Amino acid sequence: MNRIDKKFEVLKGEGRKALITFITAGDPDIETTYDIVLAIEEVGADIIELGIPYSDPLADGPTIQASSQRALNKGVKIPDIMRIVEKIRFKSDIPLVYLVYYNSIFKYGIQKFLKESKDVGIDGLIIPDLPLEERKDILEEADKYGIYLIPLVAPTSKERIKLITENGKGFVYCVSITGVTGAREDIETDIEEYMKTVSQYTNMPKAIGFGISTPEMAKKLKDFSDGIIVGSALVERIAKGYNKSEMLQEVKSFVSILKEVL
Ligand SMILES: O=P(O)(O)OC[C@@H](O)[C@@H](O)c1c[nH]c2ccccc12
Repeated sequence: MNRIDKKFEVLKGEGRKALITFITAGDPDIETTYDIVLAIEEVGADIIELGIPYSDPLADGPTIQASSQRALNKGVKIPDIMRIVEKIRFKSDIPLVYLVYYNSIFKYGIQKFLKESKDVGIDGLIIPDLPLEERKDILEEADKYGIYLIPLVAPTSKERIKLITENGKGFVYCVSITGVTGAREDIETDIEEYMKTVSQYTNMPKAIGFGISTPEMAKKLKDFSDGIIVGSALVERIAKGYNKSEMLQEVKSFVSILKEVL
């Protein structure tokens, strides 16, 4: 059984919602990514998205763009990330998902990328720019390796939700707004209505992401979903310029207050 399914099953039994956190692999450096993963797992992160740094991250706002750029400036490449995931797996069984732009996979080689991902212990992929039309190729390969392709839907997807989620696995990533990633003070979408629509088309667990920056927001949204995704607000804390142990402390306290409300 895939670690993602197992996680949602356990949480359901406990009557809790998943805390899904995003960090960019290699920001501030690849060894620190290892420390951050273990630190946030310790305080309650349920699933971790590892962003593969990319030079043209069109779905990302300034915070994650800058984070991606810092990792690229460090020279972080896919093999370094694979190596660190392999190292994490000696210590941790937390579900790990790559957030990766299609072009990165394509350039690396679809087959090679999926095989290595499987070998090191990746459970799923979120590919924000994968056109529905090209999904078939990658889906077949991913299935072969038991790696889940996590579908992304947006408030504008409407009846396309059925098509988008059809072969998806793990959970449905419900993008809260039309726009890019980034911490916000408010989400204007009628989330209740939106999530009802998504539920009409799929029985998969549903997680809401984009713009969630505080425990208050997470608390407000959790009743409509099976999980909450937080990226930029966490990346901001990693980037604040503390020394490493202060940064890990800050990140842990933020993740633990998020977890408390879920
Ligand atoms: O940063 P936010 O607004 O908290 O949103 C989550 C997000 O960071 C993460 O899931 C993500 C990072 N880059 C993406 C690109 C597309 C979709 C999702 C993502």
